[in-house]
Amino acid sequence: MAFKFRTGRSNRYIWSLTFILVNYAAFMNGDHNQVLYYICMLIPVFPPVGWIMFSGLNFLLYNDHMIFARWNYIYLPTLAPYVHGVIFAFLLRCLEMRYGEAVPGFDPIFRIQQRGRVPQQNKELPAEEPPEVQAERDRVRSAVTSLQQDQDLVIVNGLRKEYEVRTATSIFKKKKKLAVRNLSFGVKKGEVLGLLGPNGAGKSTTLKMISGGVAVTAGEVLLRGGDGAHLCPGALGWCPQQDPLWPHLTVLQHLEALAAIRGMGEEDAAHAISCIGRALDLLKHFKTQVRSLSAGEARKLSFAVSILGEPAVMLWDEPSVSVDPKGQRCMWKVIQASLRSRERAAVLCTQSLEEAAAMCDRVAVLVSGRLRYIGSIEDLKSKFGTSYHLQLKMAEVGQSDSVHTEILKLFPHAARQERTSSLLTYKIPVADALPLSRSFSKLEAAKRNFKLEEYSLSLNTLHQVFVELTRDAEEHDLEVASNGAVEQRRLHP
Ligand SMILES: Nc1ncnc2c1ncn2[C@@H]1O[C@H](COP(=O)(O)OP(=O)(O)OP(=O)(O)O)[C@@H](O)[C@H]1O
Repeated sequence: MAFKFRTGRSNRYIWSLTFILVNYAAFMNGDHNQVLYYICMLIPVFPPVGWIMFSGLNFLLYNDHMIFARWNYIYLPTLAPYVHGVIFAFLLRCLEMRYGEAVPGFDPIFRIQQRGRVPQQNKELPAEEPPEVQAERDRVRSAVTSLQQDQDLVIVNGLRKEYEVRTATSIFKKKKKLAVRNLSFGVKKGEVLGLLGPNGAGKSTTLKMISGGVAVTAGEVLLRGGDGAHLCPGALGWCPQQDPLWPHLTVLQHLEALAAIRGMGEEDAAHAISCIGRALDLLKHFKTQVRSLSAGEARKLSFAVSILGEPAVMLWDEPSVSVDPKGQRCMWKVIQASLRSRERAAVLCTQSLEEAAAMCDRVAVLVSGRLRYIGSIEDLKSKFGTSYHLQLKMAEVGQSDSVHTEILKLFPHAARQERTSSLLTYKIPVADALPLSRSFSKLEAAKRNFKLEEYSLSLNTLHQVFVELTRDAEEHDLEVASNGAVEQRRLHP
């Protein structure tokens, strides 16, 4: 029931009540209808209810011989729950695998723990990497081997994560899914490292492995406090993608509980809670239960919980999603304030380039589980943003081939990036586009000759740089479609 009616909670109770009433009715009629009686034996509640009713009402009426003659009323209901136990444990496991919910390995009742695996060294040889990614890998390797990690509070060395996923055809067949390949980076003291990348790039998986929530397949994560001591994952400030909140506790109860867990004194906790509440505009919600908060308010609370008690390392997985622009600015101020002490470090996973540009000292761009860039935003722009972006909107459908030939005549090194029936997009190297006055007069002439609706020529924005950088390897290799709606070509900085 819970699997089918996961959103409407009240439905489950209505269905359960209906289930019990049907059982009761079936039991009352089962005495007269043997087939119905045996079918009802398959229903979990039926045998115990029947047994209780039978024993309560009828035991006194029958002698030993008669009880034995009515064995199906005694022995069958007694044995049935054991058989049900086996059948339904199997069924539950199948459903959990099918719907992706918690399996008994993490079940709070059965407490069957997965066998701990000792993570291995990552044996995969790094693929050809950009120089800055290679330099970071070398820096991390030398920091680990020389045991001089004074600079970095977080060290991720050759991290790899494989998930086992069931195939669609069978719940027993498993295949491996590589979420993170061979990741190496360090987060320095006083630094906010931004983790950027398209959906499914492996950002959350990386943060989960750093936090200890997900076991690593290979590689290692080293964490240190500002004082140089080894840091246990419990001492991290962690704001995961899904709000880790209790629906029936109020905002204040959350903050007080977390302050107590972090071992803060009463006065310190009260002071810190009121400061955070004020900074994130949460004071007015202190008495509100989490289930009554809006998505953005709950997100702010998750973020507040992650910074309470001044943890040395903070991990934030898209903390400002659903938060309004004013709330985002408040969050950014809090991030800046928390990193004022140079003894702390943070990893901020975000989809917002504006947020990354405002908050991060360096950014790491992940694509398909691999690091494609690590460094400052300024370097990223100067490395990949030194070209012009030309967009042409055609008035008539079907003239794209002739316009394309003309553009290649005007800008011989132009690389076509996108083509739809009415839109053409090019990347043009600076050398081809300068002087701009000449480029604009050429484009004006093309506009007249081909009756273009409009065109624009601009420097690559950070957004375009990011789109280009994160274009998947498979996309790069898309064949030039002769009549396809979209066409993309590999571009080089
Ligand atoms: N528990 C899981 N079991 C199987 N595959 C998983 C699991 N969690 C993540 N994945 C897969 O691993 C890959 C990386 O997922 P991850 O959540 O780390 O991506 P992400 O970069 O955080 O994406 P997003 O920006 O959408 O949050 C995805 O292809 C995802 O389908």
